[in-house]
Amino acid sequence: MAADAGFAPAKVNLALHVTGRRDDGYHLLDSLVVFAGVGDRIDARPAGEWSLEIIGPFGGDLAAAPDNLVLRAARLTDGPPAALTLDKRLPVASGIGGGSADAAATLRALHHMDGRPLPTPEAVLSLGADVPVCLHGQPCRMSGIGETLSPLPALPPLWLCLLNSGEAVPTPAVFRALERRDNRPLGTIPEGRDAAEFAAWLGTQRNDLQAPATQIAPVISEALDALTATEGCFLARMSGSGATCFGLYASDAAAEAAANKISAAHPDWWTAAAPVL
Ligand SMILES: C[C@](O)(CO)[C@H](O)COP(=O)(O)OP(=O)(O)OC[C@H]1O[C@@H](n2ccc(N)nc2=O)[C@H](O)[C@@H]1O
Ligand SMILES: Nc1ncnc2c1ncn2[C@@H]1O[C@H](COP(=O)(O)OP(=O)(O)OP(=O)(O)O)[C@@H](O)[C@H]1O
Repeated sequence: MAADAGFAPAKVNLALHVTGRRDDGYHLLDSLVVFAGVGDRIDARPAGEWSLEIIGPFGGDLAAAPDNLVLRAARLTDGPPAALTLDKRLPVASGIGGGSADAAATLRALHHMDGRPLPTPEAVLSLGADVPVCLHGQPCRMSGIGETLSPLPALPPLWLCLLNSGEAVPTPAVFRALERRDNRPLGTIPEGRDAAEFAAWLGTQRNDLQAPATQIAPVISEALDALTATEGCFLARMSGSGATCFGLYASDAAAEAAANKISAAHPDWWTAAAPVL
């Protein structure tokens, strides 16, 4: 892990059930979370003062301002300043935890740089509900508002085709548009199944944010249809609060072929084929 401390993998909610709402307005979730072998990258080097440089294909969509999650995460740590570089490869505000993944990778990169302690789970939750799971970095079941993480049975090898049309969908607007907030939790997660059987079970679960996100960004339906039409796609679903959607496959070749097919038809859409880590 140490050599790859700065890797900020995309977070994918294979299922996401909204089961309630707290008095402060945050929603209670029950989600099966995995990470993909595609992501942003944080580099940290000792320096006389804090700085942040942003590069990469989506770097232009973000400012290196003090409220960038990279700098907010860095300020939670107890240690000397560093020069930070964010290589932004994931689309911004897209339901795959880009900002949360960057925050977690910043904490890991600074810890790797000089051994400063990682902040507590309570402290990182203040950066965003997805930051604890991104710091954990392992497939897990996530509940509460994002702070309760429990281990999963081993999953079969799976590959993803990730797809984003470029429309940013703000998370608060999607939660506001939810019709029901008291949905059933996840069912029992099956053990020892192959990819097809696991995906068939996953198909009986949901992303409760998919319908409200699709109302805000109807292109999500088009993305799901495009994934469903690819060969070997077991399941097509939206991740998080959208708009990124994923297709699930049993091989690297099938996920790659899906990404190639979709990017030929929609050259302006972001696509990536990647393993579930
Ligand atoms: C939808 C998920 O992506 C699922 O993994 C996450 O719960 C969202 O995590 P995040 O982007 O880190 O969210 P935050 O930055 O903490 O919250 C953004 C906004 O989403 C809403 N929000 C978020 C998480 C949660 N459990 N309930 C909520 O109602 C709140 O309106 C909040 O103001
Ligand atoms: N380093 C960063 N990367 C991405 N977004 C950032 C970053 N810092 C601040 N932000 C802000 O955070 C907001 C959410 O971006 P992010 O990419 O984390 O959303 P998301 O993919 O929908 O996350 P989630 O799946 O956790 O809901 C954006 O509006 C963006 O302006």
